Amino acid sequence: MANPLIDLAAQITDTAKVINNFITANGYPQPSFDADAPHAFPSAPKEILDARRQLLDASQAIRELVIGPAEYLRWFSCGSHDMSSLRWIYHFKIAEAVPLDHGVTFTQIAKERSVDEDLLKRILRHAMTNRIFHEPEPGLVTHTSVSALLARSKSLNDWVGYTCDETYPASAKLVEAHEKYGNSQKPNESAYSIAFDTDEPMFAHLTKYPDREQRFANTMVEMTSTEGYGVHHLVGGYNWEDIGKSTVVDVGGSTGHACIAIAEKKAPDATFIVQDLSTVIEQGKKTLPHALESRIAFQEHDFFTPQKVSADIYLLRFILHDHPDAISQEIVKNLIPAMKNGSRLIVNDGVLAEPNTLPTAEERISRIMDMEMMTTFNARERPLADWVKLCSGADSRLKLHSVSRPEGSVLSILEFVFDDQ
Ligand SMILES: C[S@@+](CC[C@H](N)C(=O)[O-])C[C@H]1O[C@@H](n2cnc3c(N)ncnc32)[C@H](O)[C@@H]1O
Repeated sequence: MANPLIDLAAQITDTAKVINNFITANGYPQPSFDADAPHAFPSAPKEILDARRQLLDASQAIRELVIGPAEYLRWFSCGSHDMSSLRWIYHFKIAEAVPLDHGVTFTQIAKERSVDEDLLKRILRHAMTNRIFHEPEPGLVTHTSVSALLARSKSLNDWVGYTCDETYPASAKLVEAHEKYGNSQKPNESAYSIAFDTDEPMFAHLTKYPDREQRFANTMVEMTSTEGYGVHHLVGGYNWEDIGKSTVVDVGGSTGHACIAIAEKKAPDATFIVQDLSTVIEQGKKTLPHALESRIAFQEHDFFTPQKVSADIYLLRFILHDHPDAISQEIVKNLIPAMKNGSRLIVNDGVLAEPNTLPTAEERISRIMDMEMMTTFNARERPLADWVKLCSGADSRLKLHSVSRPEGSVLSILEFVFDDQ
């Protein structure tokens, strides 16, 4: 680029116009930082999503070019304070103390939440520079679109709680974990293990803390509600219409959101069994819609033990990336005794693209996820060849039949068929 600022600015104008035309033509509200603003970009066709990706990349690039590398690095390296102020706000439930439709004073918030007013003021004024709360006149605090979501959305609040209370302290121990254990393939030798001083892998450790375990389950629900991780991609991206009266076992299916979505929208004759750890299963039973009780059952099952249900389809959605290779293979191997000729294994997980082949904003999400897996479980995101090696390596009768990535989805759908002939 001969004139990078001008070229990027032109790209920004062009793509912003495309998006603006889409928003006005469809009568959607304009994006804004107001407390009642839309909480997400609307569902849109491919060309609009492409324009959005270009706009995100160009606006990030122009910002970083204008800042310059020294200032960029200097302040980027102070990012821990962003997490720290967010964690404080989450912990002391500050968002819940601010009404959604009018402002309150720092004094009122401090009194209601029993926190020190001086600390509250300083921490909120830092968070405000990240658009978390607003001070329209000195001393008065109102919500922004971002802070309002902390109060409005239980699952997004839980996501923030999980990243603040689990991921943030664990990520500060990544160096210590690698100094001590190197590239360990054991989930209990992770940065999480060091941060929480435990010999257990995270999921086992969380079973001792039902509130944190529940918060993690809600984080999964929230993740599933984001465009890229939406369960609608799994629903629309596979021929569920063709599975007839099949039995589907969702292994590690959490509170059943994937099966509920598939059962509600497709596969009217299929039955589903959601397997997970006991407390998660109990929660799933409580929240299952009545209309689906005859078609969706919940079952406690540890996926490190042999599968007991002989089914037509096994779903591993967002499971194997949580585990190092050898352990992921163990999970797949545990399905084999229950599989019959033609049984299918559907892996709904990220397939890592080659570096620099995706828009930066999109690649960044898969790289964040890879860091998250490394930090918490010593696990990883995988490219396609590694997925095939993992599943067909667990049992050579598992053959890759199809791979697809629905438009807008971060996760791919890998279909393996058990061929026992
Ligand atoms: C990352 S979440 C994925 C949940 C769900 N499949 C989805 O797509 O949202 C991993 C799930 O595996 C469950 N889990 C962890 N260890 C397990 C085990 N040993 N046996 C069965 N489920 C387990 C967790 O409780 C959690 O619900």
